[in-house]
Amino acid sequence: MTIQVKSSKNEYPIHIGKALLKHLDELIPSHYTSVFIVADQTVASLYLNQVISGINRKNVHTTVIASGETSKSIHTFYNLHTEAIKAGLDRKSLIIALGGGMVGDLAGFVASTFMRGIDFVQLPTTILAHDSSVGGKVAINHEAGKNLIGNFHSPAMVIYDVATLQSLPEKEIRSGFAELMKEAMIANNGFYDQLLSTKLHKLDYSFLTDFLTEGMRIKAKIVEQDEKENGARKFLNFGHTLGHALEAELGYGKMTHGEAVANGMLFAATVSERLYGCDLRFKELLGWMRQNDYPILHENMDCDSLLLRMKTDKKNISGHVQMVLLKKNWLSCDEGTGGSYTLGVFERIFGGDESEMTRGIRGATTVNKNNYTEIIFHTKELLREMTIKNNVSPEDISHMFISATNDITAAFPAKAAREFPGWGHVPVMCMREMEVPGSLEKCIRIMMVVNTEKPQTEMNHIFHRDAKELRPDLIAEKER
Ligand SMILES: O=C(O)C(=O)C[C@@H](O)[C@H](O)[C@H](O)COP(=O)(O)O
Ligand SMILES: [Zn+2]
Repeated sequence: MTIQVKSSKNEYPIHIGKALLKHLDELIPSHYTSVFIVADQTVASLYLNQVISGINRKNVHTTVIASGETSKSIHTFYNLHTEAIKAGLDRKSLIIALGGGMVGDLAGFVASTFMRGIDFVQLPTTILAHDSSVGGKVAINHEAGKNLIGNFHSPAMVIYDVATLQSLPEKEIRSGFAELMKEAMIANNGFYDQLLSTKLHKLDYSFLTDFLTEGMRIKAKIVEQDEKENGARKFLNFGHTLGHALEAELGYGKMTHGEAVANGMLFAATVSERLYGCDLRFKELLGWMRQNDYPILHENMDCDSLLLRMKTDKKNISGHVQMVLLKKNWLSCDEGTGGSYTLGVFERIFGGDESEMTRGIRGATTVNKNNYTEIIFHTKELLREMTIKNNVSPEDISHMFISATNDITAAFPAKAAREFPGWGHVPVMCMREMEVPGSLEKCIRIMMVVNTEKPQTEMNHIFHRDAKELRPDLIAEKER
């Protein structure tokens, strides 16, 4: 199976199939003056000899680097240049990246800078690398952030021998499937259903090639449309803003790239659902991750420092976090306008579900006359103070009941809530208050039920105007 990808510089094939390493000589053009293979220790011990004999050429040089994300550094990058110079590579030489995403990104970046750029071929050997080997993003990490030093440099070819995927550790399978899941969520087709029903412990390898082909097709289509990430390609960063922050925060290599991205996707999916009211099937995604043993972050995470990391992501503009959210088109969430909202969601997800509960906030006010303007004005005044004093945003409100005494008929007080921006999705219900002889007249009472981690004693109940007489105990308590 071959997929062709058009880039601004070239058109390159992605060959996917079994035992392709044996046919490298037929697949890789013979005009290169020399070949420089970069592999990490783990992959080299498994496949380097096979690749050397598959290429079957004279000027073949090899270099083996330490396994793990820490090799994606300026130090290894420089050493590889030194090795390439010593091996006598020229501008007509070829670099081969044999391995996972780390080797592909690193060797690709060396190829993009060696003598101002030479060809390179990707030989991915992990599931994750189905994603990173396509599209020409090459980079190394800076300690301040992932892939901060990099380039766009399309490969001359991708040769994906799926036989190399048979013995991957579970962590690596999870890592790769997170990126497949990302592509499936972006494509929004039946692929998402298929993946959600896939059990990684019992992975059926006969389906794997089809999954990878589908993932690479989705990716190829996007990068052809937008090679330099000015538009549609941003979709491919779904889950990566928090994902990259997690990788850096925990220390590169502690959590695989895909595992971190999976947590990032959970976060981005829930923010997308809450902001846009779309259904990305967050709960099913979370269930699938739990079932397949993805590490899911919770109370140990320091939300503030993660947010700081997110603020140094290279996609940010003027210090504002740009995070990909899914709706129908990619959208960005600007930290400047959505920061506290976003951080609230973030803490809720990773702060552990158990600590959160719903609590009620009471409020009441009165009107002088049964008149539309007065009802709306005083209800708004009350709602405003209830939300400010309790630091509540509309998305924190589970639901709200508003009662009015029998003498209020000129307007539904709930209308006041609808006039606040962002309150469109807050469920509100108006009702009649019990008629008890001698009770307060022209009174509007509110019960706002909010999701919160605060203890009951910290809820601030608000009583305005004549309604202050309803709960003098609470008012006195706050004044003490
Ligand atoms: O190819 C892309 O575009 C992607 O964003 C794919 C990502 O899965 C991949 O991890 C990529 O290397 C991240 O790029 P970055 O620009 O966010 O560093
Ligand atoms: Zn990625």
